[in-house]
Amino acid sequence: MSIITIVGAGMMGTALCWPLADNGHTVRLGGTPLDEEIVASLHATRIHPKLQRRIPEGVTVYRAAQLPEALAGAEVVVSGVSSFGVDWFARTVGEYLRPGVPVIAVTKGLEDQPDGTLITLPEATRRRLPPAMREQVSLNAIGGPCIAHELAARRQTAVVFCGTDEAVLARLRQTFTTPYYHIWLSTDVTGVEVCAAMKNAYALGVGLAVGMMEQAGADGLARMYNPQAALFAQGCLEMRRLLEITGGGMENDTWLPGPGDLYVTVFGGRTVRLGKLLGQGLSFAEARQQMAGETLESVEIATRVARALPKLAARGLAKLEDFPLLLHIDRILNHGERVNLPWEAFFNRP
Ligand SMILES: NC(=O)C1=CN([C@@H]2O[C@H](COP(=O)(O)OP(=O)(O)OC[C@H]3O[C@@H](n4cnc5c(N)ncnc54)[C@H](OP(=O)(O)O)[C@@H]3O)[C@@H](O)[C@H]2O)C=CC1
Ligand SMILES: O=C(CO)COP(=O)(O)O
Repeated sequence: MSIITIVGAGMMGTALCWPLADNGHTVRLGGTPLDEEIVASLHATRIHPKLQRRIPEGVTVYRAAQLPEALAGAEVVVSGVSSFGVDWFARTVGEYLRPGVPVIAVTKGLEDQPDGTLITLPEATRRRLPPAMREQVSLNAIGGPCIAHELAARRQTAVVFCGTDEAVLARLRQTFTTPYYHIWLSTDVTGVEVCAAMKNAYALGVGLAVGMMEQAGADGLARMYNPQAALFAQGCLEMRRLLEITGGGMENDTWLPGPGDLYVTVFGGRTVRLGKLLGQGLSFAEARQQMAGETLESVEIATRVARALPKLAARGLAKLEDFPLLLHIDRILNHGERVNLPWEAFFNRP
């Protein structure tokens, strides 16, 4: 049994307490400076306010100020922060990481560089670690369809753990696997991470059609699954095109974090709620206001990749016409456009 420290007491970081506690590990859950209310609630009642569930017996909860204590002697460190917290994690938690202690992150996103190059979050984290740790710490990530509430309910869940060191991945799988948490391994970090990130952008895209259906009325005649299905397929196609650009594999390892996670994300959660509000006719500013305070990875990833694409196109590495759905989403989010899906631009590749 090992000592595992989870940094970030948001929904997904906390949900990992279940498989880890079920496996008999010593689990420490540490809040970020932004998690003070969650930590206070956990200390008072052991109920996580966002998951609305009592955390497993034996999990010890730490405030951000106690992170050095929470990380002392940890044998695995889990990053539960969102993409907005990657910088904080690398710079603050990085001080306490040790060679031989792997890190595994639930965070979904990519980072665009000034020249448009897209890098994975494990790589973005590595670049921000204290120099002495950059090549010493194994940085791994989780992709795949895993809604935090469902993992906390111990529903059958299959995910991909990705990283560059097969021995470390095997050790992580042994640490986390339970009869309900099934782990595939992949060394295709780019492939897994591009899909894990992009499915949030495309779930927002499918959500547009769900919102349009709701706006048309909930009766049987107003059912509109054709548009949703077409957007789902276009999302998968654009993900595949981004894999071609980024050099991620296009084989088995990306089905679960790509189409698999897109499927589950369309059925609930924050991303599809945002897409639905936009599909119902709200502007992004109005929809954002309705969802104030919620983590919206979809907005961040769509914005970052749409910002990168013209730069990649100028370098001859991408074609803008290959990403009509993503670029439409970006115009809605960042340029005040209302939903007006460019159907004729889909599925085309001259
Ligand atoms: N929810 C889910 O079912 C799943 C989520 N994920 C991914 O996991 C990641 C976390 O999501 P989730 O747990 O749902 O989100 P939450 O909003 O519940 O948690 C986000 C975590 O990141 C921290 N954080 C946010 N911004 C910063 C910052 N600037 N500096 C330091 N810490 C910060 C949080 O603090 P605070 O809570 O105060 O914002 C919190 O600990 C995301 O990348 C998401 O896509 C992956 C699989 C499933
Ligand atoms: O990343 C997620 C599921 O994979 C979280 O989904 P939402 O952000 O849409 O809630």
